[in-house]
Amino acid sequence: MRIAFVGAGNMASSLIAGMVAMGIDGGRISASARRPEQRELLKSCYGVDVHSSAGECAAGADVVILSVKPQVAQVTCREIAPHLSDDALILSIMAGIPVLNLLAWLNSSRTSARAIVRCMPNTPASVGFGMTALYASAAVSPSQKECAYSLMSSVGRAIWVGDECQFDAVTALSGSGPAYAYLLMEAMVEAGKELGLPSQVAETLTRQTILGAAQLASDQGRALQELRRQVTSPHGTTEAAVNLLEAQGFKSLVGRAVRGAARRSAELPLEL
Ligand SMILES: NC(=O)C1=CN([C@@H]2O[C@H](COP(=O)(O)OP(=O)(O)OC[C@H]3O[C@@H](n4cnc5c(N)ncnc54)[C@H](O)[C@@H]3O)[C@@H](O)[C@H]2O)C=CC1
Ligand SMILES: O=C(O)[C@@H]1CCC=N1
Repeated sequence: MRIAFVGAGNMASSLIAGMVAMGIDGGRISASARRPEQRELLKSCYGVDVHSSAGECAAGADVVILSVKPQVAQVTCREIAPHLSDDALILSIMAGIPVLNLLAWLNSSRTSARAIVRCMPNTPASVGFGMTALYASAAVSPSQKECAYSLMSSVGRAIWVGDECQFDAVTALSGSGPAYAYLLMEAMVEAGKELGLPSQVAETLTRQTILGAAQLASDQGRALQELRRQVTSPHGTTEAAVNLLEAQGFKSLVGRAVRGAARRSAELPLEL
């Protein structure tokens, strides 16, 4: 199976890193990127076959992963359409771009509808801890669904969503989500330093604490509130911090932020 990444920037590189680490041969992967340094990096790190042309990259591939920015989705789809194999499986990781647009830009017709799976991965895929949501369009066969699922499961967890409308919410939660965690960590490091800790110490304490908390939370049998309760001694230190966060509207602020990301995802196709 040949896999082509059309637009190999941050997210595609994370997927390539995760796939190669999981044993997928870099020689079976092709990738297109505009910047020569990025192509050189992908070639030297992962043994990937690199291209400057999106069309050349996609030509003859069994699985084509559309990973350019949404703003250049249309021009890129039109560029690769003549080069695609008839039975190529298209995976789009682009935020906000609906299947209907992709079908039109890829010259898909009622008689030869393209098999398209929308995927929303995230960057922890590079270390095998990704979270990908998938949605299959009508023309995707059961074996193609299996192929998309196993490819994305190779770099973390994957789940199907039954309704494409849910993709804006998925993008806001798990696609963008790693950045929210890093922002929290940045704030914790800053606070640790202000309390007098050396920078290195504040970083180590923060990174390992979030890693440990996430590891505990990965067991869905344990309610998040219960995990929080176990840390929070009555009248203790955690309670002092959590009470302040709640009084200042922490949850509602996060809610507004996540809804803002979902709104932005819904806006993206309107700007094309
Ligand atoms: N960064 C992330 O955490 C995630 C990103 N995504 C989606 O992945 C896509 C890519 O995002 P990033 O990797 O962050 O962006 P990026 O800017 O790092 O990568 C985009 C790549 O596309 C290439 N490119 C640009 N114009 C092109 C064109 N006309 N033809 C061919 N290649 C072209 C660039 O050279 C670059 O290698 C976006 O659609 C985004 O919504 C989805 C999930 C998470
Ligand atoms: O920020 C973005 O638009 C992309 C989609 C999800 C994560 N990064």
